[in-house]
Amino acid sequence: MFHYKTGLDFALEQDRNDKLKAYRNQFHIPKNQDGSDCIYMTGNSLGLQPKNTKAYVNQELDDWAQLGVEGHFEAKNPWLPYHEFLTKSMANVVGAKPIEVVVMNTLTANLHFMMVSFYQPTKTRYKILIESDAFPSDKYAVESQLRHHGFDDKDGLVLWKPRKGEELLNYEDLQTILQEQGQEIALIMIGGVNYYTGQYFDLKRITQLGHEYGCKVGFDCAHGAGNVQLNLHDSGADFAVWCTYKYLNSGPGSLAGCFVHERHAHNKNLNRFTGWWSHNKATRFNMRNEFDQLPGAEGWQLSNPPILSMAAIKASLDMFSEVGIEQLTEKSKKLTGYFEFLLKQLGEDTIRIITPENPNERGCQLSIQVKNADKSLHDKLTQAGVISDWREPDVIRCAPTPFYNSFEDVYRLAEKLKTILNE
Ligand SMILES: Cc1ncc(COP(=O)(O)O)c(C=O)c1O
Ligand SMILES: Nc1ccccc1C(=O)C[C@H](N)C(=O)O
Repeated sequence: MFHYKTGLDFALEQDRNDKLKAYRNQFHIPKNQDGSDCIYMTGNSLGLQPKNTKAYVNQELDDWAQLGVEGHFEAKNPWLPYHEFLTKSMANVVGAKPIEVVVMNTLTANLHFMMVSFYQPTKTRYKILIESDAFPSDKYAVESQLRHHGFDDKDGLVLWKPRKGEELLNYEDLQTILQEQGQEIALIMIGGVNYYTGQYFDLKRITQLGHEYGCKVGFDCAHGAGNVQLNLHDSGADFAVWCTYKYLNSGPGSLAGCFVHERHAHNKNLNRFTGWWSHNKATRFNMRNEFDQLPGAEGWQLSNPPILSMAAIKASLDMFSEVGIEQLTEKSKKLTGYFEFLLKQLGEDTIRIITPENPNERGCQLSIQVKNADKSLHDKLTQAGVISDWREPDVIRCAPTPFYNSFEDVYRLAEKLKTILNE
């Protein structure tokens, strides 16, 4: 447990002692009109740009300008194997083995490709279980998979719901659903960290439960990657997908990550969609071969990837490799705990935090409900230089990220909230 204090001095002292303090200056922080830094609390939506990114992208633009097609082989970072330059550091970020990880496509696309392999319904086992407040894209994706296989999406979708009057999900309720319908559920697909409440699920527990009932288990880790220690390999999950534009700071709409557990690495019987990038690298360019599938997560690639986007991912992952997810989450727990402490000072009747209190059951995001508030509260915060996120009906999400947010940011945010609430 940390001992927090009120007052700006405490925040400034924490910043001075912060081992990661130098990193804030390695990001572009959006500015207010008067030139001061905004209080940026939306790393859970779009992470900030590392100052290095431009040089990484320019390297590829320059090589393309000078080399044309030869850049595939002759560029400083040859384009043909470019995705391989990302694999090890991405695997470290999500706690996986390199053979289990690949960067490809975009998030919802990867979710569909994973379901092509891991959602293999039969007449009797065809349902998909998701959390009731799943991110809409995930819900739409699984509904369309149900329809694609000829099932009714209302009958086929099983929702894990919070209890009446609660927001967070309870594992006993998941167990009850599985006891009742486990034999009918083909796939469990959960957001590893829920986008709305910020609840970080116990991936291993869910996977073990699901596997006990014969279900496949996958996670959307969009809000987990770069935010919490996911330990995907140890979780035993069949697959996971995530994006790189949130906590992985790789730019709007950048390419996504994909994890396939090692035990599936050499399984050539799994149904999948393929393209030339799923084919053996050694003979890919012979062009007329029989299909020879690459082992591991790489074998799920289809196309040659956009190098410019990958360059931005490399810029960011190089920073993650330097710092390590362990140090980041250590600071994160302290920073978010401090934020929680300051919010509680504002009065627990006025402000309710719906995110779990246990630091092991959340990442950096706190989802806050303010009594009788509507969107005007969020608008006032915006006017005061705070970039946060409003989610209907009444939740403000704030994500102080350890790479670039300071204790002072959190202090100033709480002060601004106090001022607005007292108006
Ligand atoms: C949990 C989750 N799933 C899906 C998406 C959408 O992903 P994309 O538009 O990158 O496919 C997001 C964020 O945009 C998300 O947070
Ligand atoms: N990619 C975006 C494009 C436009 C607006 C928002 C997004 C988000 O990523 C939202 C994010 N999934 C969230 O949980 O807030």
